[in-house]
Amino acid sequence: MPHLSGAQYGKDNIRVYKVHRDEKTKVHTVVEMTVCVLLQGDIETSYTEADNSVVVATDTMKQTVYILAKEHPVTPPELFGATVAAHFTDTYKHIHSAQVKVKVHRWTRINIDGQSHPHSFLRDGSETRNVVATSTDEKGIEIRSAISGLLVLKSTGSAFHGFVRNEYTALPEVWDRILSTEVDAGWVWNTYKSLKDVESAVPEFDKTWDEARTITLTKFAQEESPSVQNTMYHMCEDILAAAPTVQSVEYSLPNKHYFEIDLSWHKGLKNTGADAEVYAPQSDPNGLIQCTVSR
Ligand SMILES: O=c1[nH]c(=O)c2[nH]c(=O)[nH]c2[nH]1
Repeated sequence: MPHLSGAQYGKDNIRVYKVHRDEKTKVHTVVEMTVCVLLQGDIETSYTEADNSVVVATDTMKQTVYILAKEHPVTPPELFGATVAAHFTDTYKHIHSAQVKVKVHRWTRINIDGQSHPHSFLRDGSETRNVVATSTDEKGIEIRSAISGLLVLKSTGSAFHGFVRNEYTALPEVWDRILSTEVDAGWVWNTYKSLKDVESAVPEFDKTWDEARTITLTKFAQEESPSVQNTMYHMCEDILAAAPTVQSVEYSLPNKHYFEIDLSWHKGLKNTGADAEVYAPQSDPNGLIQCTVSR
């Protein structure tokens, strides 16, 4: 007998922009985010018997996100995600789990002649700050925060040698290479019992995001990296040390390769090893190195 062994539904790609206008200073602060809401619960009959009486329309989810954005703070995203998730499990008895993903896009204040402009912003990169808040009847509110799409490169200070060598190995060992990656770093907070607990933790969210970003950039830039694996492990250790209420840290780092180009066929041009200056950036395939470090 076929049976429904899993079901969730919701609204994805809800785009929201909110402005705060300071009446006194005339300074505007803006937030732009993309939200996804996914619900689970006693919704089987909507699939199996066309029973729409259990369906909270996905359009209602979108309207709810707009209304909650109007009535509540949208920053930090951990608080807004938890507010939306708790709304769905609290409001609808038959909804037992609500997962809310919030992706915050960068709008950085424009500087004109050394002065922060009061109402003009620029998109300085495709990096986003991401949060997944999940409210469940039994567990409370689980939150994962993340940095995503932070593209970095170092032109030296990275090596890779001592790896397995056999008849399948073509890669030469290197003591000096280019290292580039697009950082995806996530950290999972100890579970909160209620929205009140999330509200009490609010000061930690921006602070930890800031620290995680600084740790990532500092370790990346300053460490003599023996491998992506070892460098990302050190980043995880530092974030766990900086944020006592974080239970685990995860990194997912693509290794964006830059290949040397042998140009010796052209008039004996030297462009390899210590003479390498012109490289060919590779779009694919790429290494993909991941880890989770728990307390
Ligand atoms: O830091 C690295 N880790 C690897 O596992 C690996 N594999 C590879 O081909 N290059 C690299 N670099």
